[in-house]
Amino acid sequence: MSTVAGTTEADGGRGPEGTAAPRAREPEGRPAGERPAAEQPAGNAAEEGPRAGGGTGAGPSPLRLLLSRVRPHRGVLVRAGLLSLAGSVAGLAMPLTAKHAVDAFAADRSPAGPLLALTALVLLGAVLSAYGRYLMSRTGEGVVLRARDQLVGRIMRLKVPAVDRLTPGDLQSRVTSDTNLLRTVLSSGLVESFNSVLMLLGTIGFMAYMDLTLLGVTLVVIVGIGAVTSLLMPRIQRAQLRAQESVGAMGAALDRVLQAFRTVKASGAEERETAAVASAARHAHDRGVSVARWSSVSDVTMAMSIQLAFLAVLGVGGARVASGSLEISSLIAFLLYLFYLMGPIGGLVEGWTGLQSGLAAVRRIDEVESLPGEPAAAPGAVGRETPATPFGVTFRDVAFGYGGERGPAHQGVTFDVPAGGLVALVGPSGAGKSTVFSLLERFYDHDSGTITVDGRDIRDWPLAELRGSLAYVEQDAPVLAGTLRENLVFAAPDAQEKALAAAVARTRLDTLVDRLPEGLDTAVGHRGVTLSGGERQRIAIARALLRRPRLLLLDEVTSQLDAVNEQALRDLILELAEQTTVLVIAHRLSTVRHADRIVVLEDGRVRAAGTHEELIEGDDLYRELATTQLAADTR
Ligand SMILES: Nc1ncnc2c1ncn2[C@@H]1O[C@H](COP(=O)(O)OP(=O)(O)OP(=O)(O)O)[C@@H](O)[C@H]1O
Repeated sequence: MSTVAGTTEADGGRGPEGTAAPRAREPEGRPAGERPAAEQPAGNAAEEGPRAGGGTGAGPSPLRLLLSRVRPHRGVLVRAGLLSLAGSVAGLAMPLTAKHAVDAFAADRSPAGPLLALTALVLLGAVLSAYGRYLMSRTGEGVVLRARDQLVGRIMRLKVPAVDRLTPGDLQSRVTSDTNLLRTVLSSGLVESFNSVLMLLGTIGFMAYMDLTLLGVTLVVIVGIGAVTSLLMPRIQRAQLRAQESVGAMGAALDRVLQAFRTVKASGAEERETAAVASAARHAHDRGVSVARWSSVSDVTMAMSIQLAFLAVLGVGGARVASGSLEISSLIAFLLYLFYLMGPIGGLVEGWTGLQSGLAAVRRIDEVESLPGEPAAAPGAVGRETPATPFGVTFRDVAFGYGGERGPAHQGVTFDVPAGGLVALVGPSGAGKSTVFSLLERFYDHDSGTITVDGRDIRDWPLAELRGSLAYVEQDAPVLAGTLRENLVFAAPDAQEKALAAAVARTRLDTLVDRLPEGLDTAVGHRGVTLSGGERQRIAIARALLRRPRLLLLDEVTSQLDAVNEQALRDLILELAEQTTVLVIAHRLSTVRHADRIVVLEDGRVRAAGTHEELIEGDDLYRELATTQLAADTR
């Protein structure tokens, strides 16, 4: 037996400091276990660290990020803006036409000419405007689609620790509602604002043509009130961001319940959880009300500024008409233009609000996009017809911690897995067994020590190639929504029908396939047939087999199987170990007693390694685990 005494001694010297201290020096905000791209060794050059210039911190401003999303569409947006502007311009001529009509009536002439010309202008404007709006909406849809594609692609490539920090509900709200807001910012934020500015200038031009004094009075009132209103803008901006954040938090609260729906019911916790989601909803409501409060104040103030300007113009203009220095028709036209100002000013306020919600959305989208990512996903289509040479694995003095309060999960772990054959990891709960698999799949990067796979440092492996050579059956054996066939070929989409049938037979899934109404094409998982834990485990194993891996990682794959299926799977594992390397984690020692080598982990350290007989003889913990289990099995 080879008890790994040296490992324990080495740990003693390093202890928790060996791992915890360097982690404490990690810059704030960087999740544990991640190193910036600059610190990555050459083999990892393809991996992405936090994207330079994320939306948070020192990166480009949200406005620049927003404009960069819109830039590819600027040609069509300008066209759309000009078309809808053309529609509005017809309106600008109306007060002037009204003046000419009044003058014509006063001089006993027919106003038919100007009225007909205006009617034609209005009809043409309506057609152009409708087409402009359609173009704008279509472009908006394109921007949203692109943003969603990009964001979902990014999420798929995020590193596991980055995803650990986000909740699915919050992520969903970023993919669905935040990207949706980009459409609003495009139409009301950019195009409407652009139109409003042009309309504003046009209206002011016509007003200047009518009377400069009255224009001066108007501008003093409106600009004065506008300056006061602008003080509210930062408040609205903050309220908008908080409102969007609280929608994400509400999604996260709901997600928590849905993830553990049966447990919630079985625990009689429906009311408590309903209250928790309701509280998040109330929070979102309060923040929505806060946005509404400040926005309505700013909207009303702008409307009020026009009304006050109207009164001032009426007073000054009336006096000038009385003194004979202004025609009554000019005063009427001026007052009409004054009300026309409402449109572009309202458009600017709306555009500004739309821009703020768009900026908040861009900030939230960019937060996800600037999280550390991996290179492109591993190719799924492995499906080799013949297994390639098996991989050996070594762990040398490996230290790793997930971060947080809990301390290191591995403290100087050292063991060997020879190429080909069966090696088992055993030990009490929390000893660090599953962490070995997470490090081998490089879901996390170890902090120190060396891991080699097939003789090559794991950090030097191109990630896609490494993962493409492994197959990993998780403890929970999740089944994806889809058909049974889709689930089986998930990791090897090009697998042949013959290989699929063989994997089904080897994992004793054929009885399940016969029982299902549409056989392999029956929908399973969410909204499909509900499967038992044992069936899910066997599906996960068949999926792994189809991949024909060079290293097969099995985490607790027999825990939910009945005695017959467990025996069959044990035989299958031994058979597989003749073709490839199988590393298995099992609490049930019956699964591992025939392993070529068993590694006993405890508190993140390897305490012993050897065959079943050697460990029964020489390791107290293993003997205790074996005896307790034997007693439980015979009870
Ligand atoms: N994603 C994670 N984030 C933070 N801590 C984690 C994470 N996964 C595991 N841990 C912690 O790391 C330690 C080792 O966990 P690991 O899952 O490797 O143990 P294990 O031996 O496989 O346990 P079990 O037999 O119960 O599955 C535990 O203290 C665990 O709580």
